[in-house]
Amino acid sequence: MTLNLSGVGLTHANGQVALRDIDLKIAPGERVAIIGPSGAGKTSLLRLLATALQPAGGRLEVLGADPWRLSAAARQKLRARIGLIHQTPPLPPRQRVVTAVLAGRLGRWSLGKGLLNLLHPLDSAGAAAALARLDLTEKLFEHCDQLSGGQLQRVGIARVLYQAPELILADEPVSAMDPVLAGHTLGVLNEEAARRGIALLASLHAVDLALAHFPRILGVREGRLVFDRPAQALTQAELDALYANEQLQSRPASPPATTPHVLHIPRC
Ligand SMILES: Nc1ncnc2c1ncn2[C@@H]1O[C@H](COP(=O)(O)OP(=O)(O)OP(=O)(O)O)[C@@H](O)[C@H]1O
Repeated sequence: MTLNLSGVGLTHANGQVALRDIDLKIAPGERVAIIGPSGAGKTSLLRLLATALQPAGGRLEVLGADPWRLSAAARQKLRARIGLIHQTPPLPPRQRVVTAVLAGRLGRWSLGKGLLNLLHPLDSAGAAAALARLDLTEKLFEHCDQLSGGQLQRVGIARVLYQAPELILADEPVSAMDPVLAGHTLGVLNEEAARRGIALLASLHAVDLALAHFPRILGVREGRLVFDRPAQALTQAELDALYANEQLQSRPASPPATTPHVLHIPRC
């Protein structure tokens, strides 16, 4: 199993309980979307799986190991096998795109090689090839602060493609992209996971994208896994219940909409 969780909970440092009693198994090659309302716990779950956060209880196995029983050095090695895509990639503004992409392999390089790469990109062709898959080759030598939000997200994804990890975790990876680009980019990520036989987990607010690109869907609400279903089996009632917002519904009615409500897929 790539991921194996049993009764896992997570409490943030301020005492906020973010995840409760999560049972989940994900096999190599599975492609899974995580959906759910704002504050449900999607990012917390991905950070827990990336071993950035420690569970408060339960059993957690990532790529065959319990990360929190490993030494700090071994945990660092485990992290180098996981590709984490952030909604807003934490890239230094003045860093060149080529360097940012090549940093995907920093965890596997010696300190010397990593430093050398900062001074002179060691594999520009490799970085260009990763960017080409996302139609961004022309930005290879630009600085990260010269890019749009959607372009930055694609740099973060190219970095993980270059890393070639054994598991990809993506937190809202296409939130800053237009619908066509978002669809293309999710296609690239899915193709990468399928071709290499690795698991891909992505949180998405756009339920239509989740259903179109991922065979398996996890619904998270108030820190709990409320469903774990094949995309094709999901019902409108399950989606409505996942996104039901009692607080908003109890407010005074909003002015009448000028356009009829035609979208049945919830978006946040
Ligand atoms: N670093 C943190 N410290 C304390 N509480 C946090 C922290 N990060 C998240 N939380 C809380 O944990 C809960 C889950 O948050 P999380 O960010 O995982 O939700 P989410 O489903 O990703 O939301 P969104 O879709 O809005 O990004 C929320 O109640 C949130 O306020």
